[in-house]
Amino acid sequence: MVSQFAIEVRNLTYKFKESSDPSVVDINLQIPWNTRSLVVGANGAGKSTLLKLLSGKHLCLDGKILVNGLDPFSPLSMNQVDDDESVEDSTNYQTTTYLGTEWCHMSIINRDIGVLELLKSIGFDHFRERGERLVRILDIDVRWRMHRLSDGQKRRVQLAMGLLKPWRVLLLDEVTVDLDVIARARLLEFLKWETETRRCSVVYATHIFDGLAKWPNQVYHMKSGKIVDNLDYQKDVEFSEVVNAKVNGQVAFENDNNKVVISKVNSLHPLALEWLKRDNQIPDKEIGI
Ligand SMILES: Nc1ncnc2c1ncn2[C@@H]1O[C@H](COP(=O)(O)OP(=O)(O)OP(=O)(O)O)[C@@H](O)[C@H]1O
Repeated sequence: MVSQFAIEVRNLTYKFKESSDPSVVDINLQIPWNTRSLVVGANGAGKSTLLKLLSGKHLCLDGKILVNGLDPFSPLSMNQVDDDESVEDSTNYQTTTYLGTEWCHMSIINRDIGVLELLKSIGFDHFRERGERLVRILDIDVRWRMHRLSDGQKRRVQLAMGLLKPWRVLLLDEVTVDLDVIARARLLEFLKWETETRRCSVVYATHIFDGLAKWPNQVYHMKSGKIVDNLDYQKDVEFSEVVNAKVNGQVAFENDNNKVVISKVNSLHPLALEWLKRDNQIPDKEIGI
């Protein structure tokens, strides 16, 4: 049976052995299919710990986690076949893809190896159409050699590798820091399109909010391991036309209709986007503007 939610979490608390306090405290979540969730919080707020728990990298002992209807720590979760898939289809999907900070340090990305060879070694031929789309979106030249690339180019190849096999749930733990504004915008637009065209959902923890104004369905604010704010983006959020609008000194504030009004801010992001768009003749629709 297809699970009702992409992710369901009940009363989840997690403490590292070495710590005296839990890093994640009594979290409850119900994340539907075909959605994009943002997780916002200060350094140490618990975002990575939560995403790793969802990916099955830490064992949840206190509370319940279901991803695609199954405990992510269970081996069953790896080889799951849904009712709407044949066994053959299931080899073409993985339940969860987690792309996080440790994943960024994989050693292969610094080796003297060609990009095409690298992509082929992880199934490029099998996922040809998707692979070619990712190569195009991330503006990768498959003739590149990995050890001669810039950090951002390496990251683009790495993202194409990580996203090659389709997933049901994508957990992105800030892996876009070294992408230029166009590569990031195209990637976000691709993920938006994915969640709109097949059964999947994305949870993205980030500190970079440029270009995200039209992206999420849900925004979670974590503080000291807890979810302290949870906004349904469509229902709860409104943008102000006024630059640096403030109420009680706040640039995001609640109005009389209980909506969070977000002030327009001065940002160089549109300028960088426009310049790089022009440099590479990128059509607006590819970057969601
Ligand atoms: N391996 C670990 N062992 C012990 N404590 C840890 C470990 N990893 C994280 N923590 C602690 O858990 C808390 C939450 O850390 P976490 O990495 O989840 O935060 P974060 O919100 O992702 O922060 P950042 O924005 O800096 O990535 C922090 O207090 C941190 O010190």
